[in-house]
Amino acid sequence: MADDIFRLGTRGSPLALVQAGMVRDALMAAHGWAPDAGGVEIVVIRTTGDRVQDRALAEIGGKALWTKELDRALLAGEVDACVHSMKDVETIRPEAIAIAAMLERADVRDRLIGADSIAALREGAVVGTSSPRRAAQLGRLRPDVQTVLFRGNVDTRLGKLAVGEVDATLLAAAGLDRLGRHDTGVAIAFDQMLPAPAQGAVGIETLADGPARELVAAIDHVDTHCAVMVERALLAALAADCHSPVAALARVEGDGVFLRAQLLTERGDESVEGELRGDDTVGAALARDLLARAPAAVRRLFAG
Ligand SMILES: NCc1[nH]cc(CCC(=O)O)c1CC(=O)O
Repeated sequence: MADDIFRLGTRGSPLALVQAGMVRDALMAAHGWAPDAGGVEIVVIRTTGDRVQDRALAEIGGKALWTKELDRALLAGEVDACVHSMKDVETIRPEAIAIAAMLERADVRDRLIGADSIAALREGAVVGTSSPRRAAQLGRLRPDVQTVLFRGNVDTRLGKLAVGEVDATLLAAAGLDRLGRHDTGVAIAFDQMLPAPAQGAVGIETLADGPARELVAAIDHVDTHCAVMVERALLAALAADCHSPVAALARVEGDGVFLRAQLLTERGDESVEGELRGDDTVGAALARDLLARAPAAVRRLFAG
């Protein structure tokens, strides 16, 4: 660390800044760093994902667009750690980079904004989302509903909804809550809409070798870390990418983990779901089971 200042890299969106602030506060508390003695400096790094707003992420290069510039700064020693929404972090990471810690997971559910429930959406409603998972799950529950591409940060999306570009949208409760929008939208039960793998979890990456890793590990929430790694193992075993409509939620229970997952076709007309209880190998095991039972149209999307 240069000059006893711990430099924390982050994207510059309002949500990213709130999350980076949470990590800064946790680090300061864990290590007793005083606010006036160097402490933690937040370094904002603009990513390609922030710059390109008019196309679906899957179309222009996937989740790496959220991390590439942050990875570069970390590898170059310009920052000591980077903060990410784990949902946006690719399954396969550079070998020199380690997920050193995760904060305690927030509400994992999605919230619907613009209607009181999925059933209450008007016939033929237009719902804005750029998540293949949400579009597929919505199509499965409501084949009459149309989804349209919807990007931009949370405020941008809520603005588009407010001017009537769409009838409704779906956003992660975790992001809304962290932005102080506790009353925005209605939560969808997770047995109706299983969340994205890693939804609601904030992760902190450091170099795999170096002093920052251990400093950051001090704020790790072990159960969150374990659950999210199991969900990521499922993604890896599925060879899923950000085009793949996949939902998963793991929970640590006693000394084991309980994992639920769902794979769908793009419009959700076919799907397969399952659950498995066990140790940290359940991600790969459930992936194998789902692929074996999946209708051909689903399996095709997960061929890697
Ligand atoms: N893909 C964008 C993204 N990445 C993380 C969150 C919300 C916070 C989280 O899930 O941890 C969001 C917005 C959303 O899906 O509503």
